Amino acid sequence: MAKEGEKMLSVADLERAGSKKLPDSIREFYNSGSTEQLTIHENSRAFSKYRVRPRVLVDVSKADTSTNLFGGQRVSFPLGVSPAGVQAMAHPDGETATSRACAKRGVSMGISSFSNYSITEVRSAGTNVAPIIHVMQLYTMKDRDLQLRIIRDAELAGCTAIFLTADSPVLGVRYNEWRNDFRTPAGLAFPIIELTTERIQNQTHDSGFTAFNDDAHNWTRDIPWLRSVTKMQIWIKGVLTAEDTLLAVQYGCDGIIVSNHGGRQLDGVPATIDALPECVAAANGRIRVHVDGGIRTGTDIFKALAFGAECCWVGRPAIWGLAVSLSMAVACQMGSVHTECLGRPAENSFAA
Ligand SMILES: Cc1cc2nc3c(=O)[nH]c(=O)nc-3n(C[C@H](O)[C@H](O)[C@H](O)COP(=O)(O)O)c2cc1C
Ligand SMILES: O=C(O)C(=O)c1ccccc1
Repeated sequence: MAKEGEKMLSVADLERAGSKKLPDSIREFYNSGSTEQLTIHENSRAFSKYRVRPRVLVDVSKADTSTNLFGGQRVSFPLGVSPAGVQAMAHPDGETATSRACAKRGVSMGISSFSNYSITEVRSAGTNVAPIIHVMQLYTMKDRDLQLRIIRDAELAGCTAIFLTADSPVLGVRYNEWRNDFRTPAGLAFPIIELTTERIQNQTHDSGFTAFNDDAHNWTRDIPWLRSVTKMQIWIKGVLTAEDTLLAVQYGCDGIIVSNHGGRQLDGVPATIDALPECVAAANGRIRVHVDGGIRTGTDIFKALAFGAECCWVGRPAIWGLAVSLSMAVACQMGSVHTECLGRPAENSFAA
């Protein structure tokens, strides 16, 4: 285990160091799963059931981890940073720092609809460093005009694909948010959905989400509509079964992300590494299959690729990276006066 000031060698070190910097309610918001925490724990634990069957005396001197994603764009590694909202609670630079780090490391990034920076700000923070793939995460929103504005902004900014989050008709029940009466801190904006904390001040995370997301969403209504309004690729995020993989094929989607939202939505659903094989089999090469949830080591990635995923994504590790980059002075102010933070530009420690 890394002690204070020691080199950080693993994502587990990053988790400990990053978590320590954050006020309790913010740390719990980021780190927690829903209700009994079954799925969040299962996501990580499930990887340890599988063993790698090694072959030896193989020439690895020219091993190359780079690959093409989304039909031809090069990345240095089959890894991306999943869309995760409200990253400015972990560091004032939030999603722009994550974008810089992803570009620096040549991996892709998902932009959450609940980003604290606009699509253009996030994207240009990355492209100023190096070419980078951004995908835009969308919910099935009640306000279709706003949803369309987000789609147009994503197209203009140069996003490659939409990740339509399909596992969140309602927000998962996270006890920590109720116990802590979690609200986003004053001063934080949500420019993509055209809101500020001040305008949603009377809303808990849960009620804010309910007002925003359409729980009447369904394949027939939403996928053809999306297809009719954009040429960006359409990926369904949150698939865990062969049945839904077949529907994604049927509705002409470009890919799926096998995901349980990092164990934050319906608790008790399978670990993603366990759900992956049936989804890969159902896709049968017709659509692409990515996966996220509990991926913390290189061998986790190896196992996911061995089970047929094309690429892995990670959510919380990037947030811990942001938090680690936070100077202690800024960390002490967090939770109350984010706007006055004197953060140095973040080098997201996850990727930098
Ligand atoms: C703090 C936090 C916020 C998240 N926000 C979103 C979001 O806005 N949209 C979304 O589709 N998924 C969201 N996710 C889920 C991630 O995209 C991803 O599926 C999950 O974090 C992967 O699991 P991991 O954190 O174990 O790597 C969020 C996850 C976390 C931890
Ligand atoms: O917390 C989440 O998992 C999530 O998806 C979300 C939803 C709304 C705002 C921020 C994050």
